[in-house]
Amino acid sequence: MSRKIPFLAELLTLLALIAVPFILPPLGFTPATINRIMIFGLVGIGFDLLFGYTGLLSFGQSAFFGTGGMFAAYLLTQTSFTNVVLAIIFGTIVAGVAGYLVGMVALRRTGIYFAMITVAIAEVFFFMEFNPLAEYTGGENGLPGVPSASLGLGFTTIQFKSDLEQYAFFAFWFFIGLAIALRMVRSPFGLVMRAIRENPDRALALGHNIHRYKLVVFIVAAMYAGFGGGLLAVMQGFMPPDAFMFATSGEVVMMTAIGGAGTLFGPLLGSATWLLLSDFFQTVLNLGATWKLILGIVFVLLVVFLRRGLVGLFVDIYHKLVGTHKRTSAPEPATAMPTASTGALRHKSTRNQSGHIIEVKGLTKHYGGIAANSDIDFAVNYGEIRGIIGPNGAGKSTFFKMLTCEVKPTSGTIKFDGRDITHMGVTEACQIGLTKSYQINQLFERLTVRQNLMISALAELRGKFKADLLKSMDKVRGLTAQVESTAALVHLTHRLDAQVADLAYGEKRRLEVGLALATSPSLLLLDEPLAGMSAEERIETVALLKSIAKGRTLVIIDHDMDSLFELVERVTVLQEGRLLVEGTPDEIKNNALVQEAYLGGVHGETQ
Ligand SMILES: Nc1ncnc2c1ncn2[C@@H]1O[C@H](COP(=O)(O)OP(=O)(O)OP(=O)(O)O)[C@@H](O)[C@H]1O
Repeated sequence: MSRKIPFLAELLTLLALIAVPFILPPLGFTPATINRIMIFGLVGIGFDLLFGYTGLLSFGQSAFFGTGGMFAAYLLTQTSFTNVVLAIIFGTIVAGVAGYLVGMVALRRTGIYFAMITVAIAEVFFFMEFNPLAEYTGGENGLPGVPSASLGLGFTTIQFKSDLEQYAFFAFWFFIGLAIALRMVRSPFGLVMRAIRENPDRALALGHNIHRYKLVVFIVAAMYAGFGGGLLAVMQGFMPPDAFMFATSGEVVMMTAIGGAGTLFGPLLGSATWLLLSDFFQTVLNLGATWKLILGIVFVLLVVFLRRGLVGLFVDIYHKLVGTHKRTSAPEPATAMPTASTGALRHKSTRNQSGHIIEVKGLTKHYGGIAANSDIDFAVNYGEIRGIIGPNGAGKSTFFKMLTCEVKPTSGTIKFDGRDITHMGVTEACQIGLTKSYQINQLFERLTVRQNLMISALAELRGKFKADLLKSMDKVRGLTAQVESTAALVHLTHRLDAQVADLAYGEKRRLEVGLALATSPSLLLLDEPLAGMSAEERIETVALLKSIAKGRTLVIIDHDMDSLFELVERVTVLQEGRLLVEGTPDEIKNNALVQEAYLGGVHGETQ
């Protein structure tokens, strides 16, 4: 891996911001447009953290933009408060509080329902500003008379009045906002944000309390919008009521889409393109009302043909020029797998060391009229390797889902390491040392193998939630060791920097097991770890499972009986949701009931 220059992005941004007043005006940008680009670029950074990094599409940014701006403008025009920067900061805090309250409601739902709630909330704020709160907000007149910013240095006061001074003020705050956001996306918190975007259910199952992460990002995005609102009031000397309009939210979404979501620089490029084009169509081409139509068509074309936005386009051009590819796609070496080293790979300590690590009584799950599991009694000892078999539809996966607390049982109890976990959530279960690898891979596809393993390890090392938004990843103690020893164990050391989407199927299956392992479980459930593998991959994976099993308790579901019987000490057979029989592999192979179940079932694989 090539060594990266620290703070390169910040340095280049600083240079670009210094160059802007010399480059953009000759290209037709007015001072007001340049300042608006800075403001929308900043609001867009907050939105990008929410949408581009965390996958939450919100149309509610206008509510916070208006709230922050209106609060600052109110302080500066209706009270004796005169400190402009402090007023903007107070507006930002109020926007953050509004973000907290809205987030508590909106984040109860996901996807399109979340987006629709934010639309409704933007409309509610717009109505509030115009009607019940008109006395404070000026209603349709807004709040005029907002002073320009100044900086008191004791012996003198700098006024930000001229075009260049105003630009310096806005560019400074844009830079601060960008530097904070860059730090945030490089932090452990930032990696969990991407995990939520890629696969929220897996992030939850790996032990992250994703609701709290989402809420914090929602508040941060609201604060960026609120700060931008305050800057707008200062720039215009007036807080316009239309800041609250839904169109403002729409513009932020469109600017980010044009520039490229998940890049932080995209919103700035997008706002520059959007604002320049709208100026150009209105003032240079004098298109009248048609400018919106033309701009709409340009937007559609840009989004359709530049799927990763302008930033994506520039990155592609850069890679073409220097002859590199963004993705690493090194082929898997045919031989010489690195030797698995379990040295640094820990597992959570248990309260007890002997007896049953897991004990299930009367476990039942009904889906409507279907009894997926009925009255199952089951127990596994500490350090045991147990196999579970059964024909298709026997209820094996449902049983695992209940054991890991992913699905609530209809009745029955589950005890893990001496405590009742029947009503526990999947996140908490993982945090106390119980997790599973999935039958169908549940990976973070657009991230690298290293990032995938880090996401897992972070849940173990930091707990289910930590607001370490500005912490450097290097400061998380034990992270590198945990990631590297897991990668060695699942034979993926040579693929650590490959994107998961580029992995071969067998590699993905091993990473699936690696994700579960990196949480350091004391009881690991493996749901069909050999599914879909070639004969060669199976041999390799069985060897891998043997090395994982040392010092750990495993329960493995698989249809490949030969491999499974080679691995496990005892086997539990399920049929039609019920426990059919339990015994050693030899007893199970020769059991007439089992043979009948399989001959009557789909596989007939016991021979
Ligand atoms: N979410 C669900 N909603 C309704 N029915 C379900 C649901 N999940 C499982 N079932 C039903 O419960 C029964 C058991 O399914 P389950 O997936 O647990 O079986 P399995 O033994 O894991 O099967 P396979 O070996 O094919 O993976 C099936 O009849 C299935 O259709």
